Amino acid sequence: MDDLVIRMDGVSVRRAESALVTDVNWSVELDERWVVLGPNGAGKTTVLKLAGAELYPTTGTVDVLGERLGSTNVFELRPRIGFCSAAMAARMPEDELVRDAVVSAGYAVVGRWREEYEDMDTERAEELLEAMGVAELSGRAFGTLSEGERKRVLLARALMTDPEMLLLDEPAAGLDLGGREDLVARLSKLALDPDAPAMTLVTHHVEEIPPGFTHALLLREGGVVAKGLLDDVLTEDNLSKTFDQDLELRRNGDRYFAQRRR
Ligand SMILES: Nc1ncnc2c1ncn2[C@@H]1O[C@H](COP(=O)(O)OP(=O)(O)OP(=O)(O)O)[C@@H](O)[C@H]1O
Repeated sequence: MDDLVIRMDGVSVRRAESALVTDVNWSVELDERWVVLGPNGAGKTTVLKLAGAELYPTTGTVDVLGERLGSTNVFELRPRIGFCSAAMAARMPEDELVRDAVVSAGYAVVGRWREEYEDMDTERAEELLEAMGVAELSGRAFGTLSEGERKRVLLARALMTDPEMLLLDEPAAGLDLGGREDLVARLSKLALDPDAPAMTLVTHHVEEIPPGFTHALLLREGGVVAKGLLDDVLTEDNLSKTFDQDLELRRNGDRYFAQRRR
């Protein structure tokens, strides 16, 4: 139980007449790296928002980092979670300097940083930008960055607080082939680092699963199709059910590729 970073029991989320997710049972341990896979509208973002304490379940229980949603202060919980999404990118002011976009994540955590910590903080932000291969963008305005550059800066921001859990919503969406491959490699390095936080990555594409990811949750129409170890779960049968297509799945080393069977 101690090592559980996410635990969902019988979770449903409803809005008016529609069910966003229904009866989701899912748990994530500290050393696991999960990919949440499914078609548009399957409920992936809803599940990620629950895990990020950004949304409450209508029924069922959600425990995040040992805290039960509904009976904990989410404003204390959220800083322990690194969240990376297109919605977060959209909230970033266009004229925010890249280094400030990263550092500000740390300020939100502590609230009142003393002056002498400022240099240390900026140093950490610069180090994270360096690790993401975008150190030279530090003084640029966020609004001037390309999609791929934004994704890498947001990843650095998500890591700034040294979170206990990292949640990534379609981090490779909108990237060109080179950008996707670069990001997959960086995420793979992170996934293989035993000191990295627990990670959950939402995607539509098996090609975007970074080597080092260990588990998969397959969603369709708000329900769980399959979950468990990546090797057990990522089968042609499960993938075809998830995407409602007759799919052929290939594996090349530690990467996956899928296409419709002719
Ligand atoms: N506030 C809301 N009211 C009604 N329906 C909603 C609401 N928010 C989401 N939905 C619906 O719930 C379903 C699941 O949405 P969600 O964003 O979790 O899916 P997703 O798998 O992340 O999709 P995508 O891959 O397209 O981003 C969708 O059909 C969506 O239209």
